[in-house]
Amino acid sequence: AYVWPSTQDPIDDLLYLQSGYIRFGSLSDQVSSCGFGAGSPGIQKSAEWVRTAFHDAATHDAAAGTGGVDGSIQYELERPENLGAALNHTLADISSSVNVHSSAADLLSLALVIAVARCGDLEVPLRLGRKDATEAGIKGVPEAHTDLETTRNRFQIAGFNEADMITLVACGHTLGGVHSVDHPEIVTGTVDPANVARFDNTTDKFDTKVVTEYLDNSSRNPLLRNTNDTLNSDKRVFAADGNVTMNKLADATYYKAQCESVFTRMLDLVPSDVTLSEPLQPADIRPYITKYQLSSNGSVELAGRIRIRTSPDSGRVATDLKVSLLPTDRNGQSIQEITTTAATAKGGDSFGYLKERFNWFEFSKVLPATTGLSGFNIKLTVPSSGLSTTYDNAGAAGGFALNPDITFQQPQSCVSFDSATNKGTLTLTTAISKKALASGATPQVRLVQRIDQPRNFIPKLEQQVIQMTPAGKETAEYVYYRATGTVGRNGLQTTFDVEVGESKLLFQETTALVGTTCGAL
Ligand code: HEM
Repeated sequence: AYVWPSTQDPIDDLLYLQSGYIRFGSLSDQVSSCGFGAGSPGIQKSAEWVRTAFHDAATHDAAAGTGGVDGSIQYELERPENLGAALNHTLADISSSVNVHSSAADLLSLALVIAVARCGDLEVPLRLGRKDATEAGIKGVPEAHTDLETTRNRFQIAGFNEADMITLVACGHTLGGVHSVDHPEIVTGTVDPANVARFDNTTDKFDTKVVTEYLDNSSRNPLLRNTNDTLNSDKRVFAADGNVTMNKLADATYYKAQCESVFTRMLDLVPSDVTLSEPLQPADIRPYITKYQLSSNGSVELAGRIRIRTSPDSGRVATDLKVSLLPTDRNGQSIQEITTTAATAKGGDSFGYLKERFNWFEFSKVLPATTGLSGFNIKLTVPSSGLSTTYDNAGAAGGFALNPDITFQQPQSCVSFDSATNKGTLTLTTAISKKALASGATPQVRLVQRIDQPRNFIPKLEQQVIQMTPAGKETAEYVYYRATGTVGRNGLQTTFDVEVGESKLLFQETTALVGTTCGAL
């Protein structure tokens, strides 16, 4: 069961909150339609994302336990087998979502899942936990001129038999096509970004046309129709078993199920030191804390929203639901219930992958600092039946636990950018309880530096520990501490942890600080 907070939260947001009131559309907006190409001629983002995942996966060695979906593609772009802007585009598309919990490899997998859901309602379970390679892997992605034996062998090493190989190519080549700018030897006509030879006649639909047009000989697929047979890789692959597999794939229901299956297996090709999670499921009940800080008069402010899954199979009806927080003080004693209000802006709900639906219940509360907060449970009541259920974060210690000893003081924190030096300055302010300081530990910030890599959109993530110093203000319970860090332009939006000995405030984001000035303490 889901336990909050989870390292999977950022990817859950990208997958399940694609539209509606609270949305994380930075990835899914880029395939707002299956044919979308960001206004660039000849570009189809959904196709690029599918192709990129394949090119990362294709060099897996099942026996050796190496390669696969490990993000090594970012170091392999110069190879002829990875020709074309698609791979670099995809890395740029996922770049801003890379963080300590979301590897490029997981995000490449997510991109494929979002793309094929958008283009053909495919359901590809997304397991997470991939690690990013730090250097290039082996070569071997098949090219148009690669002979059948070598291609079959490459798929075999990755763990796919001949039927799997045919299926993977038939599922991959239903979107997009071959670009004349990269392959003038394959595409007839002018060499122009807009001149793309499509694999089938429904290029922006994930459907069987690539198969049926091949079987009935109406196909214009450039990897079947080339006058130079050496370049007809699809022709060789599709006919490899005398069309047995292709004949089966002509059935739309079978095709969809097979594509879901081979894509799932393709994304699960990972090096042997990676253990993938169970397939991601949307959290049923999940809090989002938007404010947890000391106010200028020393009291504790808590605000946020509770996300409740209200998809039809949840059995919940958003209009027949009351949600409240049952908080505990810093000593673990229950304190007064915090009520929430159902959000109504933009319908008050959000939607995402597999048409999952969520409703939002918002709260804002000021508590005396002497009471503090160590966490809460969440109570759902159905007014029409009077029944209520309390959720305790799957039994985790403290329920939905908050740290009563460390708050991130967002209003007194800021990020500025100096274009002369091309550097950003991050000023992070926190309030640390005197109780935690009594341990003698020096408060420190563990800041994630997003370091630009040459000719690579994916930043390298490095952690830097910065000692915090007293900021010059204290209240009866807390002392304000401050840290200053220098980051590149790419690091303005990053994450950090605050640590006071064993006490930690994890995975805080700086995104909201960009372009702000630090308020007075
Ligand atoms: C024998 C194996 C394969 C060969 C030789 C091959 C070859 C090619 C070639 C030459 C292109 C044109 C690239 C360009 O001009 O931009 C292409 C595009 C593409 N391939 Fe493959 N491919 C193979 C397998 C696969 C597989 C297994 C998948 C997915 C699972 C896949 C997905 C795609 C997609 C989606 C495109 C279109 C990209 C776009 O429109 O930007 N390919 N492939």
